[in-house]
Amino acid sequence: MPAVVVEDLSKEYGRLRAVEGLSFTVAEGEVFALLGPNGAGKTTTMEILEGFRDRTAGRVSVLGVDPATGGRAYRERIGIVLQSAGFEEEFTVRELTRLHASLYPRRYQPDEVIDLVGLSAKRDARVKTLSGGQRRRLDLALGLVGAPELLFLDEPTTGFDPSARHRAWDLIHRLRDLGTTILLTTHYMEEAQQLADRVAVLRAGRLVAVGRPDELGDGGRPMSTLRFRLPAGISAGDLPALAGKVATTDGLVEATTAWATKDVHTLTGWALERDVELVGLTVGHPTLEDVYLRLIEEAGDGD
Ligand SMILES: Nc1ncnc2c1ncn2[C@@H]1O[C@H](COP(=O)(O)OP(=O)(O)OP(=O)(O)O)[C@@H](O)[C@H]1O
Repeated sequence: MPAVVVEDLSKEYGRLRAVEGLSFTVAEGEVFALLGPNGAGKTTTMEILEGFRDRTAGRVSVLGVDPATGGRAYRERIGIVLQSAGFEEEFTVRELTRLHASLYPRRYQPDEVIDLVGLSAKRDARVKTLSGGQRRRLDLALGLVGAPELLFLDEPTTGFDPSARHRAWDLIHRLRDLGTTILLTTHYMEEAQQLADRVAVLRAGRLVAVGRPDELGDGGRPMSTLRFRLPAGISAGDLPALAGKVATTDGLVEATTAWATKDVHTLTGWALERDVELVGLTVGHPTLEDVYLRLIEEAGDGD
């Protein structure tokens, strides 16, 4: 049974359609990332799955439960790391982590969790004295101390310095190894590439694409990136029309395309005809960020 099933989910805030006809599933033990620009509907979707927001239409099942009616028994099985949780400022890190642990029937050792998130040195510090990044790590500790079967991570490393981010990634890998299903949102494509087994790209409340980070493409077609130097005496406007999107920066032409074979054929045919050399021509694998930007841009073409 999948850990999460979302079918034709919609959410309206008054006249605003924040989520529209969204469907996806997440397998047990999978790390699944929701990606999308600001306002795409990621947090709304996460909150509906967490059971903190009602939905307008659609079917949702998480760990075999409808979060809207799962109540406390459901909440004890999930962990939530919010973008900015309100803390009890006077508590110490250890006190607050212990308090949270006591709310859950299954739990990890609070001190071990504090070590895991890299807050050992701040164990006895009051929450109000923590830096922004340290607070985010405490968010993480509180979200996972209840040994959740499914962990929701909303932008888990925003505000982390690079080494803290890498440590958080290690931690998330470890949680996955323990069998925890993880749903995360992030604006860092490298993070999604590092962590997620699969990603879903949302735009304006709709699903644009879903798949493994290295296979994500246009309508299921994987993407490639073509690169070459603009030949001398040729301007970007002289190049033939390609199926992919072309950008020229400082004389370097880059095309992200789901039709690499066709576009290479068009380009080389054009170059041979004009007897120009496409210096440095490569066909490579685009980064998730390249693909993401392309998908978002294309999805916005109808605006
Ligand atoms: N409580 C609310 N009342 C009215 N509109 C809301 C509410 N919460 C969110 N929205 C709107 O719904 C849309 C989706 O918001 P949501 O927070 O789900 O986006 P997001 O993808 O998480 O964005 P971000 O990347 O900025 O966190 C936005 O247009 C937002 O303004």
